[in-house]
Amino acid sequence: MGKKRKRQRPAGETFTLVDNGENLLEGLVLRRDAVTVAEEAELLTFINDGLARGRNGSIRKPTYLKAEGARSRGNRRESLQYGGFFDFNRGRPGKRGLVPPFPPILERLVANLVKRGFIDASLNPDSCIINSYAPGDCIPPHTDHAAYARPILTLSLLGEEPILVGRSFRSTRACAWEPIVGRSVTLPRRSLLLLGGNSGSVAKHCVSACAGPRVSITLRRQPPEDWRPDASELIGGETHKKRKPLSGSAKRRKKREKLLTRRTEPSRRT
Ligand SMILES: O=C(O)CCC(=O)C(=O)O
Ligand SMILES: [Fe+2]
Repeated sequence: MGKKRKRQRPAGETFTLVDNGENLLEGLVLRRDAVTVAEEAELLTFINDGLARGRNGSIRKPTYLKAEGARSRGNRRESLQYGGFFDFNRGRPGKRGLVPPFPPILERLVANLVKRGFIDASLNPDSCIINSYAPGDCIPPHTDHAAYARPILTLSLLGEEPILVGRSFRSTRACAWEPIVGRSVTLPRRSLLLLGGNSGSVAKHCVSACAGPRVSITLRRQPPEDWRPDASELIGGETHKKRKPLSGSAKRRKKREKLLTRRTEPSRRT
């Protein structure tokens, strides 16, 4: 008597893409309405303030970063980091203590996602990258570093853009890709995407040049404090390899892409 019935949430959308006899998208789950309209507005106020302070120099590197130009390996967007530092140059978790701890608004976000049944309490994400994409900005194909617990979470705010998830992609122009083996998943505003299982560990993901502004909050649990990168990552590892010199045709393509980018990229300096 008087037992409160827990409201059952729909399980979320799942995906299948069989590749080499296995479901490459196993563990990929899209949950709509993970935060309310009011919570989205509150998060965006916090993020816009952080970005403005990053641009005027009162929040510094590496908490605020702006990726653009030739050295950013096709990345283009602004980001803010809290909790754990992700070293973009090396593509792996970086030194602890370099970025501020989670502010209360991010603590509340995680608590709400647990309370609403979107994530397990045991996941306990303690690091966050906020990516702010202006129209034309992108994140190239990658698999998040294996040292982060799965699932990786990404909450979409402000705009609706597709994420591509798959094994291989082809570059169609600067900052844009299409799946060869993979698929496009539209991420509605306020939705949470869980990249678990094969989708988070075998597949790669990317967001091509955005049609409009979009903000994402990526939440991950850091490796334990005594974690150290593999020897293979320190010398000659995948993420740290010296880049091969470009061939003549690759050089010409890069030059064309650069010209195209210059012509199409809106000026974002304020
Ligand atoms: O913007 C997104 O939803 C993806 C971000 C992402 O893949 C990352 O930060 O590793
Ligand atoms: Fe990612």
